[in-house]
Amino acid sequence: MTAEQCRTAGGIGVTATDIDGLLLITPRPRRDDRGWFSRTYCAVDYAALGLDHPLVQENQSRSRRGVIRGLHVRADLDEAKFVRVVRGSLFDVVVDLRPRSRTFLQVRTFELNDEDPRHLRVPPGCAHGFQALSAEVDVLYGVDVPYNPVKDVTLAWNDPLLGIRWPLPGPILSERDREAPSVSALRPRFDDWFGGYGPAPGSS
Ligand SMILES: Cc1cn([C@H]2C[C@H](O)[C@@H](COP(=O)(O)OP(=O)(O)O[C@H]3O[C@@H](C)C(=O)[C@@H](O)[C@H]3O)O2)c(=O)[nH]c1=O
Repeated sequence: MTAEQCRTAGGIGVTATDIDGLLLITPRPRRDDRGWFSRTYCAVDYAALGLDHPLVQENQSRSRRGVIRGLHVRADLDEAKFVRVVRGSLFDVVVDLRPRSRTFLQVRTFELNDEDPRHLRVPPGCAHGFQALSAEVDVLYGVDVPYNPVKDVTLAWNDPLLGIRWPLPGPILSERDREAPSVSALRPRFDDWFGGYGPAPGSS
């Protein structure tokens, strides 16, 4: 990952990646003899950083070692997701599905854990998934639109086209994720879902 830009507001740092809208968010904890204190979300700081999406829902999942969740994406350009690990460690994956993005179908991976307080902002039009590396992992993720099961799409975690090198063998999966379609099977829908991203075809 190439860090292209870093900015800060309040106690929060944001580093852009080479996938447009995919951000690494680094809270700066205030440490003292008791331990530390950190804002995990602040509407004012986020707005100052250009992240003016109010969170409308926060979710928590617990996964045991080896579990893979994903790859999931909302079938429109409405949802950004803020992901952080509050217990344990995981291997996190983001795939750009926006046909007009210069990083279309590229994969980026991160290790997130409860020691290093990095959060990820996953932009609309990018699929997200992870594999639990520790005995148990608790993930919190906030979204800026309400959940809509009709729009909740899953893509095959093991699609050779993506070539994701998941760290642990024999993953534990939900039935939905086990039966997820390939990228090629869903590709005809991407223009409808994510075609609104980026410059119009033919424009310079
Ligand atoms: C996401 C969600 C799920 N559910 C329900 C649906 C289902 O019965 C149960 C578990 O949902 P899932 O199996 O989809 O959970 P999970 O596989 O953990 O889904 C999550 O995966 C990670 C990778 C993401 O990025 C998230 O956006 C989300 O898609 O909870 C809700 O009621 N509200 C919600 O907001």
